Order: sequence, then C-alpha cells, then structure tokens
Amino acid sequence: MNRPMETLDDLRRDIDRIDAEMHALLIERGSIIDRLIAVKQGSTESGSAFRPKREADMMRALLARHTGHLPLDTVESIWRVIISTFTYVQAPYRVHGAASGGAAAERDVARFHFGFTVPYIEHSDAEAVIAAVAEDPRDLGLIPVAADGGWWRMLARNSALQVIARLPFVERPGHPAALATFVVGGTPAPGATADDVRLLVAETSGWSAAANSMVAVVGAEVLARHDTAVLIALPREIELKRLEDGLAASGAQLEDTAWIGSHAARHSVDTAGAS
Ligand SMILES: O=C(O)C(=O)C[C@]1(C(=O)O)C=C[C@@H](O)C=C1
Repeated sequence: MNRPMETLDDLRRDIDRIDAEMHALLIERGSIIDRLIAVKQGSTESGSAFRPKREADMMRALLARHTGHLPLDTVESIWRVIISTFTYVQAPYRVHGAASGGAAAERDVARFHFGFTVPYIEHSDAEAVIAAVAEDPRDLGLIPVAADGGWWRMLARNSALQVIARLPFVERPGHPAALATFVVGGTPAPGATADDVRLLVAETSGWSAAANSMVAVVGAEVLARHDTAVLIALPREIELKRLEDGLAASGAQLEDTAWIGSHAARHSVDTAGAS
C-alpha cells in the first residue's frame, strides 16, 4: 500500500523540529564559552581568543565531510560566523580592512569570515590598517596578499605585530570571498598559529630576474618587492640557508632578514562551492 503523500504541514513540522535541535545545539556550544575563557586564562594563553591554526583545521574538516544539497559556500559561511562570533564573545575584537584593495571585496572577506557581530572598520590603505591594529593588538587587520606599497616592511620593524593567518582557509573555484588576504594581529598565544608557510622580509642586493626564478626553484615564492626589499613565502621545510645559497648562486644577497609571521599551508579543493 502506498504511503499517504506528505503534506506541506508535515514537512514544516520536520523543519521546525530540526531548527529547534540546531538552535539547542548552538546554545549548548555557547555554554562552553565560559569554560574556554577559564581554561585560556588558567594556562599561558592571553590576549586574543583567535586561534587560526585550529580554525584552518576545522574549516578543512568541515569542507571534507560536507555532502548533500546545501552549497559548500553556505556551510562554510555559517561556520565562519559561528566560530568568529565565539571568538568575539570570549574576547571582543574589531576587524580592520583596507579599501585600497577594493572596498567591496575586502568587506566581503571580512563579513564572510568574521560575520556581522564583529565590528568592521574600513581604512584607506594597508598602512592605516597596521596602525589601527598596533593601537589595539587584540584587533585583527585584513590586508590583501597583493596589496602594494611595501606595508610588510612595517611589520619587519614592529615585532609586536605579525601575519597570523591567510584567508580563505580553503581555496576553491568561485569562492564567494576569494580575495587572498593576510590576517595581521598582535603576538599570538603559543601554538595558536600554523607555521607551514613562514613569511620573510629582507633587504636585497644584486637582485635580478634570475634571483626571482631561483626563489621558485628552491620552492619558495616572491610575494612582493618594494624598492630593494622583498617579501618571500617560505614553506617550513625549506631552510633559510637553502634559499640564501640558491640566491648567492644567482648573484643576489638577502640582508636584514626579519620573519613577519606564518600561516597554514594553502589548501584547495576543486569542488565549486555554489553547487
Ligand atoms: O578552540 C578554541 O580555542 C576556541 O576558542 C573555540 C573556537 C570555536 O568556536 O570553535 C573559537 C575561536 C578559535 O579561534 C577557535 C575555535
């Protein structure tokens, strides 16, 4: 015998039940916040509650286990809002972004990754973002990886600030907040940041196209150049000495080297997020 067809009321009852369960789970998740605060205060941890290494791992796991009708973009953005708001409730912070990389794109990055509860403040350029975070190192600054102007030299001179993450945590075709962005923050708690990729600033002498190619041959990446300075992304497994030796063979030298932060290895999936 055929089952009688479900009515719209039946389906809405199901949706109401699931919504109530999800809400109850969110309330239960929220009840952990006081314990998180207590544990973090009771250990060596202090300052910002942002733990980018943990978040990169969580976002990868979320996207890996996702299945079903709901687009990946939706699931990722829901969890970004949950996690960022939990960070905010533990210790309030603001996010600063630069309009110079495209105000709308930067705002999208901020809202997608940090939601609407965390205040977003727009500045003219990367230098102004760094100045704002220097004033309150519990805040986070967003700077496009491709931003020009040599902003990273400011971090080389200020050891209290560093790059602590790179967004998006999981890259994919058509990501709704795709603008590659560094997150700048105050000195992170021990173990809070990933160091799969370390960022090196150096003055250079004898730099040439051959030096640029050599950086790639060694397995690193020149992210930017400004006057005689260079910003290089160096995977953890590549020793600085190897880079220096390779560059010496191309006639270039690194001087006044400074590490300005690190982030998790870039991770891509080829699934489009909207389907
Ligand atoms: O795991 C932590 O340290 C938390 O504070 C929890 C949590 C989360 O909501 O899952 C929030 C902030 C951190 O950046 C990472 C994760």
